[in-house]
Amino acid sequence: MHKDLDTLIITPEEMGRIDRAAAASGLSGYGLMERAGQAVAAAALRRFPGALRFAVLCGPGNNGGDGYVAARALQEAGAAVAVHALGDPGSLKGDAATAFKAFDGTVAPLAAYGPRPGDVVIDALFGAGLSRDLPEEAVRIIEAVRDSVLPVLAVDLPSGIDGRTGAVRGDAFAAAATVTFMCRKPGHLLLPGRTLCGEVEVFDIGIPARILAGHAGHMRVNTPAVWRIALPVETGATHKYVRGHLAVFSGPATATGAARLSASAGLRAGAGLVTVLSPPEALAANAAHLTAVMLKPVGGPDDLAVLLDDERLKTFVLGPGFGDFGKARTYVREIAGRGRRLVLDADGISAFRDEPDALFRLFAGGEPRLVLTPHDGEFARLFPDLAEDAGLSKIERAQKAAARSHAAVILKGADTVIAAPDGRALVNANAPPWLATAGSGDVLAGIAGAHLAQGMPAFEAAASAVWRHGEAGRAAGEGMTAEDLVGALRGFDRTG
Ligand SMILES: NC(=O)C1=CN([C@@H]2O[C@H](COP(=O)(O)OP(=O)(O)OC[C@H]3O[C@@H](n4cnc5c(N)ncnc54)[C@H](O)[C@@H]3O)[C@@H](O)[C@H]2O)[C@H](O)CC1
Ligand SMILES: [K+]
Repeated sequence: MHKDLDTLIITPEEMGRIDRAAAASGLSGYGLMERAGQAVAAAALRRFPGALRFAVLCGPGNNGGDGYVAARALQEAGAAVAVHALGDPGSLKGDAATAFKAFDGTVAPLAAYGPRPGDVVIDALFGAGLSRDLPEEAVRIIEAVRDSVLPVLAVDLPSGIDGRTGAVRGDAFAAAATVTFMCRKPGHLLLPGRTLCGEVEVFDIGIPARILAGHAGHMRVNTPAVWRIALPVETGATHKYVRGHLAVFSGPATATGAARLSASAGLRAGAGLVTVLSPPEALAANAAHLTAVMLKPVGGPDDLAVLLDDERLKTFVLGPGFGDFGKARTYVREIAGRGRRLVLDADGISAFRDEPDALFRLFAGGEPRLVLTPHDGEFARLFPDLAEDAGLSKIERAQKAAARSHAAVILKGADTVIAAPDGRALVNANAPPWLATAGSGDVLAGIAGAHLAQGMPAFEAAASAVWRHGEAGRAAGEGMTAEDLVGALRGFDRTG
């Protein structure tokens, strides 16, 4: 697979344009379908050598066409095959009709399929073309297959998954594996689609990279290849101030741990210096637990103003355990007004729930200086209309939010999306489930702060933070705590 295509994510709509462009360039559409179906058959034989029978369920469009090609290839390989069609296969059009005619065997109605032990189901009902909830007939078969616990190999996408959003339309197969073509679609990466796809195989059916790239948007899987070029340069002469000074605001005496987690993550992630800015009454609590991280009292906006006279202090994290919404807004105004960079997390985000536009105005224009790290609940506070719009995918929600706020937005979850104001978006895929633990978000905010402090652009700082956070989670292993996560943070892999 072409290296650049590995990380590209293509929407079904873009894929349609790519198909048309491929046809216009003289590429045979049926040739693509033939290779797609052959790849499915090969995957079926490789993955399920013990199958007694392959039940190939074919839909009314080109996904069904892939199914007929696969059925023919499986039959030619000597496997037992039962083909069932949704609708009248005689009314298939174009390449799918060609594929159906080339299949030399009986085709029974979908409703006549009765799951048998030893069956492997090849789901070629709907793929990228799914445009509404599944018909009742398909839902009944999905239920029957689920009840009989048969393995499913999905063609392109498990039927019922919306390729653009990852949402379930009515019901969906839960596949053991999915064979898709050229590039992953959002539905392979966004929840719940991701978990229903099983293992995803991406097969190159021969659409030239230049056609794909010409019609693709700016969505990718979050990997180092995307942001490696923006990593801070390591030189022998690197000085601690060159590696940046990060300041993290602490909450009150009863809630100081979150800021310390952010601060220690920031130091570990590469900031040259990290200072916790603490309310005076919380100094003792913070001092008792800090060593390499420095500590300074900040009681109010006047203290902060004095601190900001030090030009080297360019980057802040505000939000973890912060508590005081009024003070949060005041500090954010001061930081923005003095041209500094900010990771706004947790309470820092909630502080602007009544006036999100005021926050966006503070950071409008110029090189993005703000990283927002909301989970879904916090996202709804800043972007209530986007959160409510059920028609948007998580990627689209994050893209619109980033454009509106002029911030790099990290929309957290098991399928974290990172978006830039210019439309670039990444879906993260390296986070283990146990990363969702108390304090995990504080650690992420600290890593993002460290990257900003080292001069990385906001989007790349955010994306690489999410990735390193995921890697640390994997290294720390199941049962880890947020402290373990900090300890498991590793340096950047600059190779490859
Ligand atoms: N370049 C590629 O990746 C290639 C992909 N191939 C395969 O083609 C399908 C997409 O085919 P398409 O005909 O566009 O869509 P579907 O087969 O998924 O849908 C068929 C058909 O059904 C109608 N429809 C949509 N939703 C419903 C519904 N809920 N109920 C009833 N009917 C519905 C809709 O109007 C469509 O016309 C892709 O997934 C690949 O598997 C090519 O084979 C090779 C090139
Ligand atoms: K399918």
